[in-house]
Amino acid sequence: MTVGSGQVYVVTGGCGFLGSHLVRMLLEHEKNISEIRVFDLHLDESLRTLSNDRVKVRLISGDISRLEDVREALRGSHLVIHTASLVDVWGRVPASKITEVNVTGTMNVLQACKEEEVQYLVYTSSMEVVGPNIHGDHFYRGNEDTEYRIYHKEPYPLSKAKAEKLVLEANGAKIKGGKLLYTCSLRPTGIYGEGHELMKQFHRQGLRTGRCVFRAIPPAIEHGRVYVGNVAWMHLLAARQLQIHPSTLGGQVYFCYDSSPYKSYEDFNMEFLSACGFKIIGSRPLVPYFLLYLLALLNALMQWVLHGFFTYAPILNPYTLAVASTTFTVQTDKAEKHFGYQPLYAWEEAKKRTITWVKSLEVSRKDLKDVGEKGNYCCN
Ligand SMILES: NC(=O)C1=CN([C@@H]2O[C@H](COP(=O)(O)OP(=O)(O)OC[C@H]3O[C@@H](n4cnc5c(N)ncnc54)[C@H](O)[C@@H]3O)[C@@H](O)[C@H]2O)C=CC1
Ligand SMILES: CC(C)[C@@H](O)CC[C@@H](C)[C@H]1CC[C@H]2[C@@H]3[C@H](O)CC4=CC(=O)CC[C@]4(C)[C@H]3CC[C@]12C
Repeated sequence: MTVGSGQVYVVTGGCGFLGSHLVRMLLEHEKNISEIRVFDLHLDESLRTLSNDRVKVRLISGDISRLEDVREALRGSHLVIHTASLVDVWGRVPASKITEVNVTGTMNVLQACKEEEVQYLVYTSSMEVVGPNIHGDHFYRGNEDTEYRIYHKEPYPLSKAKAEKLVLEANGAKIKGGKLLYTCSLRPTGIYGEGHELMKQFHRQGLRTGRCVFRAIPPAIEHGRVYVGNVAWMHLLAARQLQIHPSTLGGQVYFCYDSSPYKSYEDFNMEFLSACGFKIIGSRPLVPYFLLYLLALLNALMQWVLHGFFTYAPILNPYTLAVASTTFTVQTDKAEKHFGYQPLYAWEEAKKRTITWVKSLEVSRKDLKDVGEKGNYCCN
């Protein structure tokens, strides 16, 4: 549907880390829209103030796992960018809830597209639909066609893989009014940037250890990372080109990455944390892998014992250790060839923006005094 001179886009999960950057990206760079519907379970009222005289930002509170909520949000819209998801590999929420949101929620979006005559859907998938698997099979500079032993047992990657399959299978389906539905799926690697909750956790944790990060993963293990602004940019381009060349993009998957350096997860985080005086201790892991794995197992046991009394969900568990310990990097030009994707932000700009944000955590932390910070650096 076109409102006035522009189209109506729906961004599910639009108040999230990626979603909020995506809303801002659409406002700044997409001239063909007149309304952005931000559909989310947890609304961020600050997004409402982003409306301008050309584009209205409309916040819609709803649950993706309720078909009626989704149908109402999509009614009269032109295109959906579906980023809403429970992103949990720490056991914070039950597996059933992850499935309900990530799989049933995606089924509802597809159903609503068909019933509300929405022809275009861009799905935010994940590198996790491919790997890394828990067998330690490295995926080194792989692309969308690279053979890989995909093995999912954890709720999150399983749900993303199931959802992506549903999205791709729906491409070309007849929708109400006799039109066809066109879908594509973007697979970001580990997203970083302003507002990344996990980075906030690493920062908080580091303050408690005197700004020291104790190396746990061999530096040679590389993990693909991508700046949130480039993920948003790729979604905008895919949404635009899916409408112009549906037969090219329809039913396709695209890895989403940029020129961020290939590094171990810890070394990559230090690109930002070191700007706040953090130091990584050890040129190689300080403890042998088997001890780390025992600690991860202990965390999993503690989570099981405390289940029902307290949600114990530390960063380190057998799954996150396996993922962090297995190289997963991508190198592909499929998105460039199909829809002209080139990162909007170079690495230096992405780094600068992220450092500025991490530094703001220092200023805004009300409990800085609680951790006895005041210049208490372990490695002076
Ligand atoms: N964070 C990362 O490193 C990566 C994330 N992704 C994908 O990117 C997308 C966005 O992820 P993030 O921004 O990191 O997560 P996020 O948790 O910041 O954002 C997800 C949004 O979905 C909303 N949501 C959750 N349950 C909902 C429900 N039942 N109904 C409506 N809205 C609901 C949340 O309120 C939140 O605003 C997800 O689909 C995720 O799988 C893919 C690759 C990497
Ligand atoms: C404690 C140390 C071993 C530390 O290095 C652990 C890091 C670990 C928490 C992260 C390492 C790799 C991350 C995942 C990866 O970026 C792929 C992802 C894709 C998504 O769609 C969601 C997030 C994640 C699963 C991401 C989660 C955090 C890591 C496991």
